Amino acid sequence: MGSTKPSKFGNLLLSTIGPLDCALTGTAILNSPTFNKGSAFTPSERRDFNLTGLLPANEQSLEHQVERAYQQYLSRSDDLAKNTFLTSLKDQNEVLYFKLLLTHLKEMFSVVYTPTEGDAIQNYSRLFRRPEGCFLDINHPENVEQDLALWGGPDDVDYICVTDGEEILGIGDQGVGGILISGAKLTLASLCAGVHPNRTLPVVIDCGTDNQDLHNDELYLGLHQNRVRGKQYDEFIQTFVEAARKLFPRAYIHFEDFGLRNARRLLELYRPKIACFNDDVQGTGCVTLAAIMAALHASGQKLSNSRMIIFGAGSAGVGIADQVRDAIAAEMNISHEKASQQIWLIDKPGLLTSKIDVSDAQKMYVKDASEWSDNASLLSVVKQVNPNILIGTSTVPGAFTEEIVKAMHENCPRPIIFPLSNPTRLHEAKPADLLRWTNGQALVATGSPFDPVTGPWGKDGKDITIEIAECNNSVVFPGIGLGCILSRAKLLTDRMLVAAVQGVASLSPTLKDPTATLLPDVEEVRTVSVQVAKSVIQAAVEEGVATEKDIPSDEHDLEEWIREQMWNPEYRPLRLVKMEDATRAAKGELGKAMPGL
Ligand SMILES: NC(=O)C1=CN([C@@H]2O[C@H](COP(=O)(O)OP(=O)(O)OC[C@H]3O[C@@H](n4cnc5c(N)ncnc54)[C@H](O)[C@@H]3O)[C@@H](O)[C@H]2O)C=CC1
Ligand SMILES: CC(=O)C(=O)O
Ligand SMILES: [Mg+2]
Repeated sequence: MGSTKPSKFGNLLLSTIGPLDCALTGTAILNSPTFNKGSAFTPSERRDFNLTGLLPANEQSLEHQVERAYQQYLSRSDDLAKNTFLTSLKDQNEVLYFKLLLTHLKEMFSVVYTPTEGDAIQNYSRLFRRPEGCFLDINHPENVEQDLALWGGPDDVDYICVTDGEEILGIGDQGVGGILISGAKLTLASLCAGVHPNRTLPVVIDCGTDNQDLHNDELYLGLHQNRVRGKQYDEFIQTFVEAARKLFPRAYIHFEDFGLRNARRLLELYRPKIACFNDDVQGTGCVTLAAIMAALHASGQKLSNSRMIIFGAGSAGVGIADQVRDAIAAEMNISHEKASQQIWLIDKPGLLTSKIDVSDAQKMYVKDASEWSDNASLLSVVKQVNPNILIGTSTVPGAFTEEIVKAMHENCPRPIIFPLSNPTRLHEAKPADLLRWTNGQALVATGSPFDPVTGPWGKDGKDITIEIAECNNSVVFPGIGLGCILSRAKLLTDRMLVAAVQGVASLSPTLKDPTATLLPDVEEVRTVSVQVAKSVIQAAVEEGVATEKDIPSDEHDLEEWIREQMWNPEYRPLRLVKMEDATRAAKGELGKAMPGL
């Protein structure tokens, strides 16, 4: 049953074809999500692994199992119940879980990710059944190394996703429930980019919570204390990073949903030293720039003439500003300072001017206070600046009002408007409204998925349907991670991020058809990830940060080399090994059982 496709490159470390060593038998194997095949165990496997009598007689294919699981999924009454069903399926049979998701990708993406995963996180302490990652307690730095060591040895982990739960998916401080965002991002890394699920490690750093509702909930599973900040926090993060580097020297570290005070600070501290990535800052910046490039292409506008307003100048907003600023600077061959003059940041106090106390990250975008009234509102800035790009990363629903959008449209025939805040209810505007207010002319992308919008904006007033691109960092982070893992990059450089943007932008449907959606559809995620990984690897080689020796230089070979190392949800034949001869992986002893490499 496992893939029989011959390998062009021989035994690549991460290829997952051929038999899998397993020392578990009987109910132990049925209880292992890595080895379990349920009704798909073959007659000989049933004999060899003591499964006869534990399973009904009829051997079923993976496709049959997908069909059965899908029927069960459909019977769940709402999205949160569907999410819970999928979580327990993942605990039972990982291959089936990922195969089901890949088979119904479009339908299920929003159930395992934003917005429904946000609901699951908010209900974490109520829905909890079993742990699915590594929990690190800020009060016990002395345990960090031993807690991480449960997850394997130096060659066992490729990708760590870590959060401290402070700023989750637009729903704020969720404390220890943040473990689910680490898990969800890693699910997407496997689903979209074929990162081996058993070589990933979700981590939550429980440093308390400032969410009073969680303190008041006696079922809350995390530390009932306020967030630790300052020196103790920084030292704990340092302890975590050092232990992770020591135990898993090849692992790439993805920071997710840290609070505004820490996200960029930690990124800037660790970026020059290790291969790490902040998805909210860099991932969002990359995917948004790719969508902007596509929108400019569709409307015949130029980046060099663009004027962009960002509403909500936090981790995501400033991450986008930086990525766009760098692209303007590169295109026009001007300094970052000069390019930043084309970008206006608005936050709670209004336009960020020299009168306002701003963070280091925001400093470059500050405008001269003498040229602006105090606390200039979004509407007044739109009127004064005449932007062609408006981005929302504020979590303020409805902030892009009809008046603001119409004011923008007055001076810009094809306004580019991206309400990116998640979850769906927090978007700065609904796509249908944006299109209605601009007579179908707005170029729209959103942070969470939205249905297509139909309106009388075709030739002679005919109805046309406009697809809404989902501009979410999920388009790009899996491929960036895959590229870093496969090239064993020492660092993730700016040039590698630019390459990732180009990788996504090259696949925008808008390039072929200016009326098409701005970003590739979710169904294309694997193709997108291969393209992104390829671009990232090539840039890593050029930058001299790739430590993998055997990266093919030929473009086609490189693509095949990448694909061969992507994990696919297919059952591999199992080979029984004796417990005394088995690796820790084959014994299923690690935090997650490892693949039989
Ligand atoms: N589509 C995507 O790929 C991504 C979307 N996001 C979404 O973007 C939003 C922001 O996320 P982060 O940047 O991580 O959070 P953050 O907390 O770092 O930033 C939010 C910013 O909005 C500002 N803000 C709040 N109320 C405001 C108001 N009334 N007027 C102007 N500014 C206001 C805050 O002061 C803060 O600076 C969230 O909804 C998040 O889910 C974040 C990352 C990726
Ligand atoms: C998409 C994402 O990373 C966020 O909303 O935080
Ligand atoms: Mg995030």
